[in-house]
Amino acid sequence: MRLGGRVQSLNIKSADIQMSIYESGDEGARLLPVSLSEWEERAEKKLDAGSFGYVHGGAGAGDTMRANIDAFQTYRIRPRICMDISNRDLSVKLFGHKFTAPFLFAPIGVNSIFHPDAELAPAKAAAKLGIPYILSNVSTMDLEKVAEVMGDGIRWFQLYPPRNHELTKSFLSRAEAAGYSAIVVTIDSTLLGWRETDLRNAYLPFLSGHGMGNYFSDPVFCSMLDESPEKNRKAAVKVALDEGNNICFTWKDLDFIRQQTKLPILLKGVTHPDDAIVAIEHGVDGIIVSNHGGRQLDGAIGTLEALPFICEAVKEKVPILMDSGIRRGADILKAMALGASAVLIGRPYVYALAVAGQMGVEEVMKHLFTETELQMAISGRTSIQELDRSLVMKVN
Ligand SMILES: Cc1cc2nc3c(=O)[nH]c(=O)nc-3n(C[C@H](O)[C@H](O)[C@H](O)COP(=O)(O)O)c2cc1C
Ligand SMILES: CCCCCCC(=O)C(=O)O
Repeated sequence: MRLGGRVQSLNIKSADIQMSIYESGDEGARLLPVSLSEWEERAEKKLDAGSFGYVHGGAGAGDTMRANIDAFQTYRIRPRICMDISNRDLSVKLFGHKFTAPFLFAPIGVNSIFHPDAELAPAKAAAKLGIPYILSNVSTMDLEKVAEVMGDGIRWFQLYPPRNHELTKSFLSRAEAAGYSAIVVTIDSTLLGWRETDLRNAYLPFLSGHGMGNYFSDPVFCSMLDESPEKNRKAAVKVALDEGNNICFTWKDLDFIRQQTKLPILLKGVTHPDDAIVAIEHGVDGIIVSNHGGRQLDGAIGTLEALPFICEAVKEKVPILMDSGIRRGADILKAMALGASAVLIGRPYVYALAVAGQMGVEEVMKHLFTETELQMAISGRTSIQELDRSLVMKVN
């Protein structure tokens, strides 16, 4: 099996990727999936019910999770023809860094329930491909270890803001020291949504110690415990869950975070235009339109439905990123056309991680890159800057 043999990192060429897949037929049928649904099926076979249910599930009846996907069907692309599409560029620049493509790895915690390499696998894939990696605060691997394997790969740190401000300061200064170049503050999950699959499976990964790397390696966190995490893991997990996500969080706490770091701050979990405006007044440098992949507030608006209203309110004052439901190149084009500066990829890379570790993650991201580049070109555009509102039409 040959996989992306001629593909150079940071110099991905869609034609090379397509050809490497066609040529892999020399050795019989391809062993790795091409389509996302097949990665998902294989992940389901490989993982135990609890771990698969954790990534696959949403909140409540799953209405918002479906709305995220369905929203992409309410827009259609209107291609232009007879354009010279020989030179194509999918790169974007954000906060002073150039990315290979207009997407990033969404922060996904507790990766050790999917693969023993946990966050190290997607982090290495990200660095290799020139795609930024957003490390979750509830990662199994601590943030310094992830930084080490990424070399100079672009990395951002996602913070669930702790109740204790000293702990917040400690996470932020560790992230700065380890070369993370932006902070993502996630604000839609101060309480865990009603996740019926996980409730049925009686499954919460943190209880068995997954996702505690950043907490257990933090000196301020350890000073809050009666005993070290090694001595009493159960007690340490309980403190991390109690302290780890500030249910009393208000804009004042965001001001506190703003004062602690000079790094760009992006607020993740915004779906209301009024919140986007207030967030900018409180000094954020970017907005991430997200409903957490439909895992939190069931019945909430799909993010592609929310995006145009937020862009209209923000008036290009700061970049707007979005996630939830991005599965294909067409989805990425539609989000960019409606005003996103970049999108975050969530579940798709987790399924590939579960099936084939770092190699799987690279495959999925390269396929997404290729599909996006081809789609952009076939719709008569050659760069991300050309993806404006005229590219799409609302159809229902
Ligand atoms: C298993 C899992 C774990 C997640 N962990 C985090 C996290 O630690 N921090 C965070 O901000 N978002 C987290 N998210 C939400 C993602 O960052 C992202 O918003 C969501 O996956 C996008 O939806 P999609 O997967 O349907 O594309 C998680 C999502 C999943 C599926
Ligand atoms: C108390 C918040 C924990 C969030 C856990 C990770 C996550 O974001 C998710 O499962 O979704």
